[in-house]
Amino acid sequence: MLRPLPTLAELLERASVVSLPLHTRFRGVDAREALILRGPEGATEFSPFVEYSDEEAAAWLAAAIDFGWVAPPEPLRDRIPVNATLPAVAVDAVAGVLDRYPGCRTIKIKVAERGQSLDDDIARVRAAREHLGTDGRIRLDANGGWNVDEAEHAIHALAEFDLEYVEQPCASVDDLWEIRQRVKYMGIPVAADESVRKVDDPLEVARRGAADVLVIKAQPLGGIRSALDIVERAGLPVVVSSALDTSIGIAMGAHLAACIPELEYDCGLATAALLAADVTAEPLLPVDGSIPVVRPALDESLVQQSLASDERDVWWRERLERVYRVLEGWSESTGRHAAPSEAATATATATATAE
Ligand SMILES: O=C(O)CCC(=O)c1ccccc1C(=O)O
Ligand SMILES: [Mg+2]
Repeated sequence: MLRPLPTLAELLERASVVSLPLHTRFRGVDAREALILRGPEGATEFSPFVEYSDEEAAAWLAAAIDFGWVAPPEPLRDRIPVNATLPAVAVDAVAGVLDRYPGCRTIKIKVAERGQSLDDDIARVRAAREHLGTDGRIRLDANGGWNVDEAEHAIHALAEFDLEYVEQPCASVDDLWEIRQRVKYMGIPVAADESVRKVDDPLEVARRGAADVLVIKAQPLGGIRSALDIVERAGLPVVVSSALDTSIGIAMGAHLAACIPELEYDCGLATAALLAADVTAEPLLPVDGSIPVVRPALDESLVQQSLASDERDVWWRERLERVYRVLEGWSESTGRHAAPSEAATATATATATAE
């Protein structure tokens, strides 16, 4: 795995910046921007959220390079069962969104959205449960939006809808630990996402017993091998999830999920269904509740149709260049470029701010 980075010129030469419109507003955006790279192993994606720092984005670049320039490990399965992802939409939009996820027996529902109330969450979760029926599973994702008391109150109010788990109810690892203790007796597990993705040490939450389940994303964890290493060391069940990537980034996640020995939970990799455009003619959309473990080829005419504005193209290329320099620094200090846990510790650069 110790191999030189492709040169910056090699990356930039093979880059396209796209902006894909969303069917439904998500994380406060109406379009997802991504920088697509063409590597010897196939297309790959660099798409840290625009507000992320260069230091934080370095793991995402390590992941992009790993997927495009190094063959992925041998998959253990050829399809990945996935959940529907329901953004914090109004009740009357719930059925329309869920119909985009054919066959999905699990729904992940965003709650605790800024500007909304617990009543909004209850109404959305109720509508989703009615749409799904009693057999399907419902998990919630608060993105750290509650304090411990608010989380306890909300989980009590939402428990009647039969919850599979609650993802990142509170922002800090301390608060996750506390809420996990408080709801343990209810049999509702707590999952950690930002507490794995946005911290210097992705294993801290597992070591401290602050979560029952880890949400694992390939790009922020430095790529497939680095994420597999974290999964192995954490010793907790995991849910591989997307970062609202294009189908290229989803393919990276699907390959990661395909390498995990035990997948007890449906994975959050159906989010191509939220995009109104994609960069491949074979988008990784759910069919019968799962997506295939494949590397879709870029469709160059679709890429052309979704190219970002010149201004955004320049912004992403400059970002790529700065982040590349950060990654070079990691390689010099650690002798490798694909292990954010070690590299971040070495350079003490990762941030722990809430999403
Ligand atoms: O897990 C899923 O169902 C889809 C992915 C998802 O929710 C997500 C996508 C982009 C950024 C953050 C998140 C998140 O899990 O918080
Ligand atoms: Mg989450």
